[in-house]
Amino acid sequence: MLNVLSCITHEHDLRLVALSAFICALGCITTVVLLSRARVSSRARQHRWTGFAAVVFGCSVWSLHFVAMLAFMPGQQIAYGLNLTVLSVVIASGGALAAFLVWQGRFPQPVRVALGGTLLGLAITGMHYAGVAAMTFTGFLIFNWDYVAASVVISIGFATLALIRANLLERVSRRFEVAFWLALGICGLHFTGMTAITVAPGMAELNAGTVLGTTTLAVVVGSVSVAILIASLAATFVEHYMSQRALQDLKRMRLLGNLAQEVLLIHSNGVVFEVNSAGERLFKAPASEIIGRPLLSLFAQDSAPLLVRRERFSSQEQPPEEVIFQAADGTQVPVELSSQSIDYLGRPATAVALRDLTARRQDEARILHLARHDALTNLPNRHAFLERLDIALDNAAQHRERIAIAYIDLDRFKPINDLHGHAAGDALLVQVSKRILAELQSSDTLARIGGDEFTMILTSEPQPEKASNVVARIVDALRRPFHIEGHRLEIGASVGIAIYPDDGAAPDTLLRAADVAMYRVKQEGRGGLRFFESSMNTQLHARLQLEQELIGAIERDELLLHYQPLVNGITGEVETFEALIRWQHPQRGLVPPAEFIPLAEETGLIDAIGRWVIETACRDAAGWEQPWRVSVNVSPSQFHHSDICGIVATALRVNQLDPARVVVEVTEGVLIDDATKAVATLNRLRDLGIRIALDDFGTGYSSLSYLQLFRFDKFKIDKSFVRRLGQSEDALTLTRTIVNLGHNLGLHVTAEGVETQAQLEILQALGCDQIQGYLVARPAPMGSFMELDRARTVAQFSKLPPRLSA
Ligand SMILES: Nc1nc2c(ncn2[C@@H]2O[C@@H]3COP(=O)(O)O[C@H]4[C@@H](O)[C@H](n5cnc6c(=O)[nH]c(N)nc65)O[C@@H]4COP(=O)(O)O[C@H]3[C@H]2O)c(=O)[nH]1
Repeated sequence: MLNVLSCITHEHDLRLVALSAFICALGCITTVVLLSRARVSSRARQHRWTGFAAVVFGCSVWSLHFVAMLAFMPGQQIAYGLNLTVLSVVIASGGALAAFLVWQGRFPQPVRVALGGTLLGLAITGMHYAGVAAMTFTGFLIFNWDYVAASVVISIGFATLALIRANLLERVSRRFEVAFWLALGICGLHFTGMTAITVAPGMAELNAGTVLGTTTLAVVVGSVSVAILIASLAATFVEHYMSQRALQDLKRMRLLGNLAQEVLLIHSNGVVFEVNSAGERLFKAPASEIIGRPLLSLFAQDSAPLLVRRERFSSQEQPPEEVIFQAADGTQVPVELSSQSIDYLGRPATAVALRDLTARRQDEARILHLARHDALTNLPNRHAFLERLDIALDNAAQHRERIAIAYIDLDRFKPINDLHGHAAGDALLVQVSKRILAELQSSDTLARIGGDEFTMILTSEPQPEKASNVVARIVDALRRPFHIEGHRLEIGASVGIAIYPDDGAAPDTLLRAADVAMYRVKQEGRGGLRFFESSMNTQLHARLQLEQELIGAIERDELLLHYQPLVNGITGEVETFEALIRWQHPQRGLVPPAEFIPLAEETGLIDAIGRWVIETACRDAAGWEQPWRVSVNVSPSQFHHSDICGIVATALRVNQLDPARVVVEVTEGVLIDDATKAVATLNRLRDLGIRIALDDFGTGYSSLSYLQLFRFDKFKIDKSFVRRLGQSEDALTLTRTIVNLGHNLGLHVTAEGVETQAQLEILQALGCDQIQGYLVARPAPMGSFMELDRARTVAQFSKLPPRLSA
């Protein structure tokens, strides 16, 4: 280093050294400006600007060299061989061109920089030593090869450094920096190279061919320097002009870009150099933090292969694709990416548009959730339940485990829904689901698959013990009263349970088994749980068969009516005959109504059967020798679904029957189902002139409120109360209360199911108006009552004068 400095200070004219350094610096800055212009130009123009930059650079190196040579050994008379002198400028410019093209090429960054830097360094070196070789003077040159090697290393090193730093030439400070490294490379090489030379006096052979004298050279170098100066001024002017235009274009594009809702990024060779404000919002950081970043760093790692592939085929049209954008704070955002190769401000680049898919994804998730969940309770629906059941069964099969499938049906839900309105019903269902969930573990599944039907998958071991405990707790929980809209509502639950694999392997089989078990609970009086038993299937099949057989029962004339008398509570005189249906089954014999009326209600067959009962009973009554009343049962579903008023009116008209001889018996279920509509229908029936009785009084749970809704002609105390008369003090108190209540409301009271003399006497003492029961007579074909032992019946009663009641 000291030797180099001493070479500069002792062996050179310092004024010319300073001039050479100035020319070199000017040339380097001009080169950098031209290179930066080349970078933002289209491919055709890029080559032109690059060529221009290479020529300016080559001339700068050349000028520096020869001005510095003029400054070297000012005492010596030196001439320069023309050929080598020209060759030296060709080496410098040609080498620089090769270096710049490599650096701008499509190789990976390290390759571009290393290869470009080496070529540029060699161009400077080649020019220098060709220039040295062109020297012609009296003496010899002795080379110190260490310095020669050092000069080569210096030129390649600084040239490479310059190209490394030339990645962001948009910044003015960076341009100066790059120009500085280039100039250092050139000057470093030249003066180290000159230090490597020792001039030995002596007679050397003069170069053959044309030579340039010092004066000629000075003129040429001066001309070249002036040319560099002009090129520099021109480049500065062009740059300024272009920058202004680019700035305006940029402003306009940024304005448009910022108006866009989509994120717009522009990158070149994978480095972002433009982003709009939507991009700042998505990235959650200012543009300054995005610009200069590798494009890939803005996306999740998984998205990198897709981005690389798109970039590779950027010239082809590609459909939008979904990738994951990664914001500055690490949050990942799904985006739809479209990209397009563009010429951005005269520079080849790729425009990337990103559409935030978060809202769309949320909408899709919401729609998917709605499609798989019950909107009211937010529980999985039937579809989702079946999917989960499939998975649960697969798991259970793999691990050889047992799981339980439960079917829950709420008791008394429909009446509550109808009486208190759907809002109350909905609120009740929500509370029900919460109570059930409170008893379940996170691994269990609860779904709502119908109005008041829920299903569960219980996966925790051991089964069936676990299911038994959990379901028992659920039944208890649902038995506790609910408080909704100021009402105290009591429901219950009937639950059937099936166990995998004991009761089946397929989802359908298991669900049906649980359903069958649940149905059994309903049959047994509701409010409890039953595990499936294979015998239940047999019963289910029997029930299905019965249903099939019932369909044609009317046409086959298999239905018939038995009658049971209702006698005066004081005299024992027959007042009314209640029509009670029977099914004369060809194989089963006489089937009681309890076995087929519920089935008929469920299947809708009750409409036809009920019509048949009314028509037959009216026809029978019209033919009786005495004007006894006839009483018919109308079930709730028949009451609501058929035109009961029309049917009764027609039967009365067809049979010329006095309406006062007909009693319609309904249960409070009729009122529960739709009180307003039911009361209207009851009033229309009353308008026909018939009587209306409330059957099974006392078995419901809010009978008193129903009595206020419609003024019945009478009510019938259910046989469950009568049966306990004489056995418990409570039954007596209750029956007395009911009878008094009826009388206070101005109603007649009938006691049904009277089997013993003791019961009769108590009921008589309580003032019951009418008696029905086996004690008087069992239901039987009407013919048998023609010979009814009137004397025996009447003898059981007191001899008080008869009172007519309904
Ligand atoms: N243990 C006992 N039972 C007595 C006594 N006295 C009468 N019974 C029975 O009590 C039931 C009275 O009818 P219900 O309460 O309306 O109860 C009826 C009624 O709800 C329904 N039903 C019968 N016929 C029809 C009909 O034509 N249409 C509709 N919708 N339902 C009917 O089937 C139910 C049962 O009818 P049945 O089996 O005929 O049963 C009859 C009758 O045989 C007694 O002293 N002891």
